[in-house]
Amino acid sequence: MPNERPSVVWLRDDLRLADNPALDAAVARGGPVVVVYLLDEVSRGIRPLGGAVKWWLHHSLASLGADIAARGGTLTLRRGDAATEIARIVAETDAAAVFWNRRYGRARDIDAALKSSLREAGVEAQSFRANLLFEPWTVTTQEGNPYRVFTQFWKTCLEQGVARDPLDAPDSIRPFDVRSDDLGDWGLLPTKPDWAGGLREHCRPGEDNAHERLEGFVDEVLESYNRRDEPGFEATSGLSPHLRFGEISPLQIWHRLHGALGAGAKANAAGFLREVGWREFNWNILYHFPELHERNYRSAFDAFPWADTPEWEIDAWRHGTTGVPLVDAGMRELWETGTMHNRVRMVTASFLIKNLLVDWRVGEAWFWDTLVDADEANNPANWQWVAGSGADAAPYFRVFNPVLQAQKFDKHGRYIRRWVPELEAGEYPLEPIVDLAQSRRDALAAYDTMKASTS
Ligand SMILES: Cc1cc2nc3c(=O)[nH]c(=O)nc-3n(C[C@H](O)[C@H](O)[C@H](O)COP(=O)(O)OP(=O)(O)OC[C@H]3O[C@@H](n4cnc5c(N)ncnc54)[C@H](O)[C@@H]3O)c2cc1C
Repeated sequence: MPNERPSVVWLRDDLRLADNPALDAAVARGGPVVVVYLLDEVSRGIRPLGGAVKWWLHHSLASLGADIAARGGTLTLRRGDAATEIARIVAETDAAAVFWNRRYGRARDIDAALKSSLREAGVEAQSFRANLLFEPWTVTTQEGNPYRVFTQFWKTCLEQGVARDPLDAPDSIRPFDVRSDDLGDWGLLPTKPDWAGGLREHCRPGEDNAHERLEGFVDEVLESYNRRDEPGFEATSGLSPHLRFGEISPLQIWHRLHGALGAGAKANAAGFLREVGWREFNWNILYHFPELHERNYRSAFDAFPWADTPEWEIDAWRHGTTGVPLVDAGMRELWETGTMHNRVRMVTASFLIKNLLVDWRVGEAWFWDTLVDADEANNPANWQWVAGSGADAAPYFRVFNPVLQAQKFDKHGRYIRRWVPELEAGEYPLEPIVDLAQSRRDALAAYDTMKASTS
């Protein structure tokens, strides 16, 4: 019998069966397939997962396990450092091949080392492009350097075009009997206290739900995407956590957006794909600058004179009690639902960084722990964008005024009323924790100090 030695598919942030090149290669090779998810919190270069993301991961794995079982296979769960565990699984199963889809942050060093050691041991090891539309090393300036400006980056991407069609999910997966952890034993769900009630209400992890969301978005919401800046109006896709976990691929989204669309949706398709392009841009930045969540992309900001802001003010920001309605609304939405509207993410981040003069890394860490879409590239890149220290960032002196932002983007107060209901009852503080005008002046003065010290 040919190919009876199994193949291992090592899943990471690609928790899907369709358009999964690594899985496709394993099934095409013939023979049994060991589909593995490895919870690696210990290897060098791995950033420990935040709480909200762990919650999503648990449910996404449960859903994927059921989908694999429906095709005759099993999902094997293991925990530990990747190099040791993958080598152990290969030895236990006498696997002839290991396939995975590429990662682009620091963890790619782990993958490169493993690929070499597997090959040296005579095991086939292959990696694939699955989670980005464009491999970071293929989109460069004419001089071969990474782009620092999004518009030029995205123009080059669009000129390259997207090469292949999405792959179908395999009809069946031949199982292989190998020891697996029990998902419940991993403790990914919060218990004491169980703070995940809001997530259970608002989030629907899993591949099928990702596609349902895409279809619902394309059919009913995309035609209003030009109103994507209004937080009180449903105009965006809500696909970010699905993309974060690879429950849907950007290629599937790309192809759906190039398929049959109504006239209103068609008018907004390029604008929507441009946002998906920002995701590509941020991963491209991370690929070239893997310390993105730790270091300023623009080193001039290393000299920024952050204030010694009292902890209670930062806590007021975290818990939505700053006395600034739009900021409080956003931070409460985040705590309750694990997500926050993009415009409000910018406003709340600007408030922390500029009005409270707190280092962007403090806010990035809070979002990392509380967002269900918290992502190694998008989170730090966007925080650095707001801070002014990132690639193609908003200039530091652009301080979002949360009062004017609310007047412009939440004109009828729908969003604020939803998350700050006590405002109408007159039980909301009259004074914000900082004076917005004075703190803006202080922020600009701090920026001038940084410039003077680096010029
Ligand atoms: C301070 C801050 C932190 C952020 N942290 C994250 C994060 O951890 N993970 C994350 O996915 N996004 C992050 N974003 C970007 C953006 O807010 C979310 O991607 C967006 O709100 C998700 O909602 P959606 O899926 O409905 O977006 P849509 O408008 O429907 O956009 C479609 C997809 O495009 C991508 N996208 C949209 N806007 C951006 C953007 N500004 N940067 C990069 N990709 C984008 C996302 O993958 C999104 O799902 C952050 C933004 C800010 C300002």
